[in-house]
Amino acid sequence: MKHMDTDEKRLLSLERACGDLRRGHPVVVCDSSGKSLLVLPAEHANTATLGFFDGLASESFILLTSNRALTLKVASKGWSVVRIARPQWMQANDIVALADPTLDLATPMKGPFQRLEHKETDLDKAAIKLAKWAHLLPAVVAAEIADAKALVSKHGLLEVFAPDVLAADMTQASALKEVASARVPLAGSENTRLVSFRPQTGGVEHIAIVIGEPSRRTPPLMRIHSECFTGDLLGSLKCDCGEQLRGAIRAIDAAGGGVLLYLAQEGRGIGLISKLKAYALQDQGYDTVDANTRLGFDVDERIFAPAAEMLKLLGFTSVRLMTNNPNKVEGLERYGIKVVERVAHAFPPNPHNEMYLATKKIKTGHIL
Ligand SMILES: Nc1nc2c(ncn2[C@@H]2O[C@H](COP(=O)(O)OP(=O)(O)OP(=O)(O)O)[C@@H](O)[C@H]2O)c(=O)[nH]1
Ligand SMILES: [Zn+2]
Repeated sequence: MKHMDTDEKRLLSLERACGDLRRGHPVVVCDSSGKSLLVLPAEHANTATLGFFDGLASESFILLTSNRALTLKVASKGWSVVRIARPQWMQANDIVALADPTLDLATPMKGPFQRLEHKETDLDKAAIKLAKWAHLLPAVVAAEIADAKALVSKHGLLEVFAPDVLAADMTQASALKEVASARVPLAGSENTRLVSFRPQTGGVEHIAIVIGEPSRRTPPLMRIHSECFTGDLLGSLKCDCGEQLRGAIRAIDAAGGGVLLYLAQEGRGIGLISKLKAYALQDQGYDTVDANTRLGFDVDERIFAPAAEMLKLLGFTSVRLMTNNPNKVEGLERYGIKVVERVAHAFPPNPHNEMYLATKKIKTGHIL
């Protein structure tokens, strides 16, 4: 087998574990003290998956984020992750509904839910992080298990190390490598090169669009754009992404060159399916911020370490950043890229995205 360094092995085990979780198969999260949790995504709870899970472990409970707990009127005691009891009455569909607020109307919440007295641990946090990494809702059925090694080998389960899960974003960003690049003329700029980046073990790939031949000696005009399937590709009017994407390409071209990073961070990092769930909540009247937190996510799950890494790999250390979001400026600077100027990048609202843009201005500090 090809030599793998430690980071590669760690990413490999995480990517594999995400694959199992996405199929509704439990995985084991362990820590250095020998403690382990068996974990199953709550949104995959059904008679078969729970039957298998309960055959392996007793005394299970549900792990929720403090945001989801708050929505369900469970005090979180300031912890980011809380444990909820799994009483007899709680069937598979109740567990799915615990994770998924889009089902609230169809499955009225039973409750009240009992929080178990338990200080959050890295195991709990890693279990939730793993669900997020797998682009699932951040809620899991979990059980402490005594002899993880035996369980893992007997049932062919995948085991991941909690500190690796918690460090995964950074490990993944620093493992990015340029893998392919080609000239792709775009409607807004014909002298354009697409450069793709991939973490060495696979995992999410990001694209840099290098427009013209930007100098490495002066900070280029630059845009960080997070993927938005609905806005970028379908022309959805619910957001401003499509206009921002095409507008940035045109503006960078007009400025004589620069870079647009197209990051695989759909839905501010929650994934397309969860973003559609957030949209379903917005159909019920919640705004973009409350929809995320009702689902259990943070308002913004992105980090900009991959963006900083790609810029460094391309030879840039300082930029003029096109954004209305001060968190992006801070997010890039935290990982070593100097932002010498913030360039506003706003478009007039339409009747469908007016509320969305107003929410960004009022609640998430966008300068609009
Ligand atoms: N979760 C969620 N994501 C959304 C929603 N609307 C748009 N998005 C996502 O938000 C991201 C848009 O991000 P950007 O345009 O890069 O960033 P921004 O934070 O708005 O900041 P700017 O640089 O000023 O545009 C994309 O990943 C979209 O898919 C929503 O209602 N909920
Ligand atoms: Zn969008």
